[in-house]
Amino acid sequence: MTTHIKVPAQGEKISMQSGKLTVPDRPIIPFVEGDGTGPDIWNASVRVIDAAVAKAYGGQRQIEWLEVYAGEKSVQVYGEGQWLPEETLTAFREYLFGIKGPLTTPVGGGIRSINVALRQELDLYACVRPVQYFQGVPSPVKRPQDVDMVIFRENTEDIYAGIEYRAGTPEAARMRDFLVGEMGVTKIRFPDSSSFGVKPVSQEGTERLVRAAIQFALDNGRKSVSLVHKGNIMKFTEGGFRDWGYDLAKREFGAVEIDGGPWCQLPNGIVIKDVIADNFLQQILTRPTDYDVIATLNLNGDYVSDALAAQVGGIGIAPGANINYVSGHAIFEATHGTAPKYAGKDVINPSSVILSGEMMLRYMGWTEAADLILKSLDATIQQKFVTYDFARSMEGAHEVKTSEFANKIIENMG
Ligand SMILES: NC(=O)C1=CN([C@@H]2O[C@H](COP(=O)(O)OP(=O)(O)OC[C@H]3O[C@@H](n4cnc5c(N)ncnc54)[C@H](OP(=O)(O)O)[C@@H]3O)[C@@H](O)[C@H]2O)C=CC1
Ligand SMILES: O=C(O)CCC(=O)C(=O)O
Ligand SMILES: [Mg+2]
Repeated sequence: MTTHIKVPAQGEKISMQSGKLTVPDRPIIPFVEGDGTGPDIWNASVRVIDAAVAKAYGGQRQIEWLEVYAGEKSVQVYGEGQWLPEETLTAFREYLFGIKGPLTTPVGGGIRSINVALRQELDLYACVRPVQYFQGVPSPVKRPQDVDMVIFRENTEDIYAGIEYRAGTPEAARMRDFLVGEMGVTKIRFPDSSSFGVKPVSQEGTERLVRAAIQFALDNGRKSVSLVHKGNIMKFTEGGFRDWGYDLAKREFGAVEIDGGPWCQLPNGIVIKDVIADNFLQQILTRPTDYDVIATLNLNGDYVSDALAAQVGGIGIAPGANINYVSGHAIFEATHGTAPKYAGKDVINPSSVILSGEMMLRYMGWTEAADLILKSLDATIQQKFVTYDFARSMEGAHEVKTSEFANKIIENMG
């Protein structure tokens, strides 16, 4: 395959040895611009990230960006059918870190999600999505400041494995025959016109995700870890997630049961508890202070991410990271999608990717630059310079374009 990637002349790779990251002063970091509003957002975000690094380290540190391709731009560059070229995967593998804009996934037919494929190919098993409130952001709830949670969403299993058979195909007929004929299943209501999906959830997959969530809670002085599941209905998949999660907390972290179980507590007081997903979705509205670190399965995590983001102002300000804590691989990306109706209009809110960059800098240990982003984003919102999404429900807002919002954040770095 032709090489379309132009590696910067300067810069070095980030690496990980014995669980410890080594970050050079000029790390090469691959990025994917993204589809739809991706270019608007990326062009604003990269300026903010670079400005924060320049300001914090006075030229001693600098990111060397390496453009890699996925999605629609990849098809333009590499040709038909090349949605996720091998050299993009190779770059993410080699350079350890990456950051990306959103990529389009068609509904029903067409290609399967490139976003999900990247997570699976690189085994980025934890999707980490912090949800915090920035003072002044308009919110649909009365006390958005009560929401301070970090979602750990399992990122490689569940129905996102993409094991599905479309109704009317020979594969669906074989699945039906296997289930009805060999497994004795009698509860498929309309067997001949059903599509089938398979939901793999494993002990290993659950344990590595819950381990990451508990470790995060320990490292960051959090109060509790809640296992969110629908184990009353899906007993062995979602129920398995809950049981394996509790077992791991006891076995590896010394948790002991409280009040007769199954809730338990770590020696330092962190509570490990569980909640059924539908109840959780109402309780995050009625009593958000009961929740802190959340560990959940892939689909629940997807729903919960957008729901919680809405409580603190919307998915325009919802960052995230896909991480493998063992290999060190990480791809940072917003929670939201391509928002195609705003593509090329320079109006969309870039905060989610800016804050994903902030997460990346913090993970690299470049905390001064990360802090600068948080401080100046906060100041910009308090000055009421905001994009359309916040402006539409903020009194006295100065509505600015995506690029102008980035300029204001950079100005506020001083
Ligand atoms: N990781 C990824 O790359 C993801 C990709 N996708 C893909 O994106 C495509 C579109 O998905 P869709 O379901 O429409 O969801 P989107 O998240 O793209 O957009 C839904 C709505 O959310 C609001 N929104 C999204 N991003 C922003 C932002 N940066 N600033 C302000 N508001 C924002 C807009 O609301 P309003 O209309 O009120 O202004 C928008 O219409 C699909 O192909 C989907 O598969 C989806 C999620 C994640
Ligand atoms: O891959 C997609 O298109 C959607 C993914 C998604 O919604 C998410 O990861 O939150
Ligand atoms: Mg989603």
